[in-house]
Amino acid sequence: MFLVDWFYDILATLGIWQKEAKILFLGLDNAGKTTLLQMLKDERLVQHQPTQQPTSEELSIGRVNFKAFDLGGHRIARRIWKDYYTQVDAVIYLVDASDRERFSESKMELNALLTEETLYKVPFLILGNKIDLLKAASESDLIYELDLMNCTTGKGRVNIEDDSNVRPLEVFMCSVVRKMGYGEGFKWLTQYL
Ligand SMILES: Nc1nc2c(ncn2[C@@H]2O[C@H](COP(=O)(O)OP(=O)(O)OP(=O)(O)O)[C@@H](O)[C@H]2O)c(=O)[nH]1
Ligand SMILES: [Mg+2]
Repeated sequence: MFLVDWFYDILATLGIWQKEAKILFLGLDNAGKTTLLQMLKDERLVQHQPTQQPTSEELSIGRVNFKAFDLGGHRIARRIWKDYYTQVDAVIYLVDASDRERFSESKMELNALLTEETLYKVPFLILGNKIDLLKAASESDLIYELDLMNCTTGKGRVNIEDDSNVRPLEVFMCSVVRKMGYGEGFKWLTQYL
């Protein structure tokens, strides 16, 4: 396995084994989408205004070139999420794990995405962000609150048959400001891209 990874890494470096992926960053306002995207882009922690206009960034992680769309999460901004659903390779859905009052609102939006026909079978990486805050929910709490007990597909290398109806979905807890947790999430996600 190590040799195989090493081989692909070399090919990726040479630009031979690259994949293009369109990724949507979704989640309620204040979840941390823009902060994460900027962190991935240039390792910088920047304080952002709430996103009003959709923006996109190109970044590459390993052998995958991402075109990431950062869509605002406030109520009015959510109305245009659907304009971006075609040919999506993955959705990264952020939840502020410290904001328990909004879990049900977040669950509702997530559920709408999961039942959206155009996103059928699209892998979902769900990030429970802000675990640096004391009041942050635990992973199992969050899975329960978002009603995902029967949806997660496992964190290891999971083989999902092409013809199966299973959608890869996992929850990873993270803290963007502490630069922790999301790396594992991305690693998990890239196996499905
Ligand atoms: N404590 C803590 N705060 C965070 C973390 N990640 C983001 N934040 C803060 O959360 C707030 C919202 O972050 P944004 O990245 O602007 O949120 P967003 O999801 O882009 O919000 P919209 O653009 O309104 O949809 C900011 O004040 C961030 O600094 C984290 O890991 N821990
Ligand atoms: Mg934003």
